Amino acid sequence: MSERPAAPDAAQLIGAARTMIMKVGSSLLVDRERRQVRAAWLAALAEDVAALRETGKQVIVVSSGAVALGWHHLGIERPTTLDRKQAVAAIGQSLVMNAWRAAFEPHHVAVAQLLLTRDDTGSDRRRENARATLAMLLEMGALPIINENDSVATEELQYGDNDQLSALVAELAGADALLLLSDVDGLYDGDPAQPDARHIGHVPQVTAEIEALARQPLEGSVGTGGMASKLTAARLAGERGCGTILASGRPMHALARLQEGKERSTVIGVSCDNADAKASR
Ligand SMILES: Nc1ncnc2c1ncn2[C@@H]1O[C@H](COP(=O)(O)OP(=O)(O)O)[C@@H](O)[C@H]1O
Ligand SMILES: N[C@@H](CCC(=O)OP(=O)(O)O)C(=O)O
Repeated sequence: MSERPAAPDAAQLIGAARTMIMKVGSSLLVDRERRQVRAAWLAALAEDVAALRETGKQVIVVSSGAVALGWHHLGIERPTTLDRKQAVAAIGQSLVMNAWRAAFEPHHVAVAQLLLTRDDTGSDRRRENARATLAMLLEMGALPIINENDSVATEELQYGDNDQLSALVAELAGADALLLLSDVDGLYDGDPAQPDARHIGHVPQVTAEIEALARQPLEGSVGTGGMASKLTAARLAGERGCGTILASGRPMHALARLQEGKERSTVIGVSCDNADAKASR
């Protein structure tokens, strides 16, 4: 009887990738109680990213947090209308970049801010410009930190959330791995807060059945889009040959722990054969 190939895991996918997009959600970057950046946690993540870059891999970060940091900074109620979100994002975005800059300073890595709207990936000319700038930044050894340009993105120009923006950036950069770090360690077949929900380690392809597992975001969560948008992003990335990892960024050194196989995650859009072939390249 032939042995069934092992399901691909996060360590394998990261190990085989040449270019990885790492998305950090608001719920990770921002401490809701203290209403500020989780600086010690971010410093540990930056150490992991710096170490990964040292192995010759290219890393691009997509970071949320502008809206959450903006409203926390002002000490106001969470904005619900687009115009209020746009205004607080303008305040929060400088705090987002400041946090990343401080985290990478000890590693002598220059961070570069790129703010994109749907227009930038919708038009050929602007997409080529964004692609060329990203390539140049990577060549210069800088670390691109991308967010949606919330302050100018009206409904028609919005990606909606950074999960889908990450998938578009993966396409722009020709990335082979998309790591979506969130507050949950992957996809569950039910409400992850319930003890009977089962963790799903490998999803070869995002089908309608898989999409139906995504539940509505919880009331009061700082994130946008919830699991549904992560699955859409994984599907988009998969269509372009880029595998996705859904993982929790909660632990200190979350990235290093994933690379060491110490954390569970959900790997999407990579078949067993595909993972074997990539790993042996
Ligand atoms: N089937 C599911 N499996 C895992 N998490 C789910 C599922 N359905 C909904 N979720 C929710 O998705 C949330 C993550 O999305 P979100 O809050 O937008 O995070 P982020 O800010 O990191 O983008 C989790 O906290 C979890 O409650
Ligand atoms: N561009 C927005 C992020 C929107 C978003 O996707 O948030 P999240 O679900 O926390 O990744 C911001 O910076 O606040």
